This record gives sequence, structure tokens and C-alpha cells, in this order.
Amino acid sequence: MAVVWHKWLRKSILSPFSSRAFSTLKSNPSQQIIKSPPLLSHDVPDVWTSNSMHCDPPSIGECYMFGYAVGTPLVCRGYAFGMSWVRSWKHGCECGCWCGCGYEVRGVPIRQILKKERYKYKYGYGWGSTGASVGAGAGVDTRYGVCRYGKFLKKKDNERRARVIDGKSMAAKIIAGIGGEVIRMQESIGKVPGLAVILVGERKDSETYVRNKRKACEEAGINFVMTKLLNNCTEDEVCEALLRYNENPSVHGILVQLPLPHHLDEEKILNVLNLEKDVDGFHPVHMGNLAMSGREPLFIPCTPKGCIELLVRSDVEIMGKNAVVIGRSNIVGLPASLLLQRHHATVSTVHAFTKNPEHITSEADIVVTAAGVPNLVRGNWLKPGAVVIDVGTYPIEDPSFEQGYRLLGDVCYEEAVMVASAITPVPGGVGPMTIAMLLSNTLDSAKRAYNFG
Ligand SMILES: NC(=O)C1=CN([C@@H]2O[C@H](COP(=O)(O)OP(=O)(O)OC[C@H]3O[C@@H](n4cnc5c(N)ncnc54)[C@H](OP(=O)(O)O)[C@@H]3O)[C@@H](O)[C@H]2O)C=CC1
Ligand SMILES: Nc1nc(=O)c2c([nH]1)NC[C@@H]1CN(c3ccc(C(=O)N[C@@H](CCC(=O)O)C(=O)O)cc3)C=[N+]21
Repeated sequence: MAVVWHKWLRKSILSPFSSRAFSTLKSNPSQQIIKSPPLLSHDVPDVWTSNSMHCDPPSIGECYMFGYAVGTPLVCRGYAFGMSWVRSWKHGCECGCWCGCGYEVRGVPIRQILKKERYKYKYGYGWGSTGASVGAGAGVDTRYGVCRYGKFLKKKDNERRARVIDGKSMAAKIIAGIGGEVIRMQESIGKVPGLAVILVGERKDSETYVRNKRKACEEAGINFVMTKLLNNCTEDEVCEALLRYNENPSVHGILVQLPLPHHLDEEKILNVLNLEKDVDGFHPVHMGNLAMSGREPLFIPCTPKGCIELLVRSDVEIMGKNAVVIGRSNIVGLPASLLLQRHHATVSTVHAFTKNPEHITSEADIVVTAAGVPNLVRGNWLKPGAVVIDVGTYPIEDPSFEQGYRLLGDVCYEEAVMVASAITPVPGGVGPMTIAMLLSNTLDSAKRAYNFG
């Protein structure tokens, strides 16, 4: 492979690098949309952390390279690029190299990583080359942190950075308000709202989300109960637990934590849930009412409701704006589109079969993305000044984090923050608001049950 690389280098050394590299990248948008497998490992072998000129890939994957390197099968999925420059002046020259890649190195999704090397020679000419570091893709450079490149390089970091929409503190305020209402309820009628959660299996991320829900309930004074079932439990066991909560008058909201293990029929189970306690708002009756004008659903799904709250509380006008929702799932994308439409936005949907998603997205004033694909939305997908709500939460194993994993959003944050006017972080954006909305739905349900205004 090194031989091919050198041939190509000789042929291309005089060609202008950057425009070619980026236009090739741009004209191949499909390379940017690669769905990652679930729960990945961080093991990048040492060979990728050396910066030698040698680059025999240890295994075959997909890789696309630009600049002074050839498209080569490698362990890097997505794309990698490398480029060199030589700038000469009267008595010397400057040269250097950049290399980087996107998406995945040995299955590890990463933000755009860049290594930048720069050399100055006082006399004569020289060239910087990304050498084997290009050949090796950015696996070499995962240690160097997040890059800014191309047009993003030109902006100063502290200028034009988007406002960060702080979902965590917004949610804390909402939960405190709910707490106040719970006290009022308790003092007037001696009752408090109750939330029941059914958790099947041992997914670490689900356990964290449920733990966060319990903690929020405790803060607000909402009674929290949970049934934990084994991964291999039967449908009947789940339904029995559901039926018990359906009948229990001190439970006003029931949530079956998704995803369920594959052997369980989600639709069948959710159909058992009492409509008046379906605080997730997933039942077709709630969705139907959400979709039809002039009707009010009993419950609005928590995540899309949280997205709207984030926009409204950040003073982002929705009416008359172009909104793009990436994803069309029953629990996030579809209800988010319906809700935005209710708020009089003009809504486009982008999904896995959408052609030119970056073009559609780049016309949006508001982008809500819920695909579950890390780094799907790049800086150049966004209209300058757009507001970005990143719903995506993609867990990747990371032993350095307390829970053993960390979360990635759908948006390449470091790029988007230079283009957007406001953006939600992951974590700390939509997630906490989802929980606040769950509590709000539970409070509403209890108020309805006790006819308490
Ligand atoms: N922060 C929070 O509170 C919450 C976060 N989430 C997160 O949001 C994300 C989405 O969740 P959910 O809706 O349940 O996921 P689903 O997998 O059910 O749906 C994903 C949607 O994204 C679309 N999609 C997938 N890949 C692409 C792509 N490359 N380009 C464009 N569209 C794509 C799919 O299209 P198609 O329909 O064509 O397959 C589908 O409509 C996940 O990361 C999830 O963890 C979910 C709930 C709450
Ligand atoms: N029936 C059902 N209803 C849901 O609403 C539901 C579900 N199933 N299954 C999974 C998704 C996902 N979801 C999240 C909730 C909280 C955070 C959350 O608290 N996130 C924190 C970080 C959490 C962490 O540290 O891992 C944050 O973004 O700051 C994230 C995601 C609800 N969902």
C-alpha cells in the first residue's frame, strides 16, 4: 500500500489540494451517512497511534481518502483525508500537513479529528506530507482532539459561537415548579402524583435513564415505583405488571422503558396500557389526536414536547420558520414534526431514504435531529444562524466514565457551534427536558384523576 501511496503522491504533488479534497467529499454525501453498530468499543490498536511512514492496515473496512493518498480499504469507516501544503516565499518555504477523518475508526465514532503539522524552512523548498498518517487514516490522531478545518478554521473560536441551550438548568427549573404544584396538591387534597416504570433487562443506558427519572421524581415529590424484570421474561409477566399499575389508583403515569428485548411484542404490550396513564403519549389515540387539528391529545410524547419547550423557553420563534426534523420514528421524529406544525412551522422530514439530506437541512431555520447516528449533521449541513436541537443519544462504551459509557449526539457539535445561532449539547440538552416533560405529564394526569385544578 505504501508503494501505491508514493506513486500517487508523485503524480499529485503539484495539484491544488484543498478544493479537490473537499469537493470530492461534498460530491459523495453518501459517505457521510454510515450507521454505526450499537455499543462500540474504544479499542484503537497501538499501530494507529504511531506516526510512522508505514501503514499496513490490520483489517479491512471501508475508507475514502483525499489529498495525497489513495482510496484504500482500511479500518476507518466514513472517510479520511489528508493534505499537504507548500507555501514558498522569496527565501524559504513553509510546509505542513493536515489529516483527519470522520465517523469511525475501528468502530469508534469520533468527531472530526485533525492533526496539523507545520514546518518552516529558511531556504529552499520542502514539502510537508501527511505520509503514512494519511494512509493510516485518522486512527493515528485520535489523541489530538477535535479539529476545525476548511471554512471553520477561518472563524475565531470565541466569535460567532452558538448560544448553548442549557436543557439541564431549564429542566431543573421546570422540575422545581412541578414540585411546587405537588406540594399544593398534597396540602389541598392529601394526594401526590405517582409514576410507575417497567424496566426489562439490563441495558446500562436504560438503567441510567430510569435512575434519572427516579431522581427527578424524588426532587419533585412524585411517588416513583418500579418493576424490574429479567431480560428473558415473558410477555405475560410484563402485561401482568402493567395491569397491576393500570388498576392502582395511586399510579397516574406508567412508562414501559424502551427498547424492549426483541422477543417481546412492543405493540401488544403498549396496547395493554391504560390510555389515561400513558404519560409517554405513545398510544395511537394520542398520536391521532396530535395529528388532527382541533383535537387535543391527553398526553404529548415527552421528548418532542421537551424540544418545543427548549425552543420556546429560549425565545426561538417557531411560527413561519422552516423546520427540518431528521428522523420519523413514532416516539420522536413523527410527533416532533406534528408538534412543530402545530406551532405553525413549515416542516420537512429527513429520513434514511432521503436524497440530499444536507441540502434540505441547510434550508432550515430550526433543525431537530433524532436519527441516532453520531456526527450525521455536519457544520456544512446548517444554514448560518440555524437553531439546532440534538435529540440523538448514542451510547458508546467508555470505561473512563462512571456509567461505563458516554453519549454522542447526531450533530458534529464542534462544527455546528460555529455555524448555528443556538444549539443543545449532548448530554445536557434534550435528555433532561424529556424527564421534566415526563413529570409534567404525570402531574397533569394526577390533576385530571383528582379533578384538581
Ligand atoms: N434525549 C432523549 O430524551 C431521547 C433521545 N432519543 C435518541 O434519539 C435518537 C432517535 O431515537 P428513535 O427515534 O427512537 O430512533 P429510531 O431508530 O426509531 O428512528 C431513527 C430515525 O432516524 C432515521 N435515520 C436513521 N439513519 C438516518 C440517516 N443516516 N439519515 C437520516 N435519517 C436517518 C430513520 O429513518 P427511517 O425511518 O427511514 O428508518 C428513523 O426515522 C436515538 O439516538 C435515541 O437514543 C430517543 C428518545 C429520547
Ligand atoms: N418509554 C420510553 N420513554 C422514553 O422517553 C424513552 C424510552 N422509553 N427509551 C429511551 C429513550 C431515551 N430517553 C432518555 C431519557 C433521559 C435521558 C437523559 O437523562 N440524558 C442525560 C444524560 C444521561 C446519561 O448520563 O446517560 C442528558 O442528556 O443530559 C436521555 C434519554 C428516554 N427515552
